[in-house]
Amino acid sequence: MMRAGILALQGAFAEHRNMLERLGADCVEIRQRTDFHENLDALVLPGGESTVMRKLLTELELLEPIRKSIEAGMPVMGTCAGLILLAENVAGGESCFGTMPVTVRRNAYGRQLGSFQTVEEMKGVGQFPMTFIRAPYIEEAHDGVEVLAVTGGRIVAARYGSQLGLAFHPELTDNPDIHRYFIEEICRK
Ligand SMILES: NC(=O)CC[C@H](N)C(=O)O
Repeated sequence: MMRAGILALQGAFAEHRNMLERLGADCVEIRQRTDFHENLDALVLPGGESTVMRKLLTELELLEPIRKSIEAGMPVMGTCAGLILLAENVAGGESCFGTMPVTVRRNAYGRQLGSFQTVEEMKGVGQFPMTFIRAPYIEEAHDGVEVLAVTGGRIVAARYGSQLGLAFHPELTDNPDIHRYFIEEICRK
């Protein structure tokens, strides 16, 4: 059985847990340094507030061990704030793990469009209901990054090897297709 670690310092981690458990994965919530160990098969970085998560990751001395594991190939899915944590460059902000060669822009849709929903095609997944909440988008995807979904001309899903970054929140829908894609296409390959 797959064992996934879910960063549970803040944000929408419980919803990821529910979704992964529905798909048969075993989940461990990562709240402190000792929760993060090498026998995890995958990692999920939830939505929430990236500046708060970054601060806590640093204080709890989780930042470097997680960065090293991602660099060593541990499959990771980052949603919304989680995508910001993965990005190499954060326009107008600081990077955290910096393992995914993309530039993201935070709170990128302006106040009027702070939150919205749309249905869009995602490569490898199909039509998917995307929920955006004060979301970032990927402004630039560098070499080796595969763009998986675009909405309104903006990149909202991308993959770089075993790293999956999403600007929206698949865990807040009832649709498990992206979590299934992560397990089957990224974790099992
Ligand atoms: N829903 C979210 O995860 C929002 C992300 C948040 N705006 C940030 O910058 O971290």
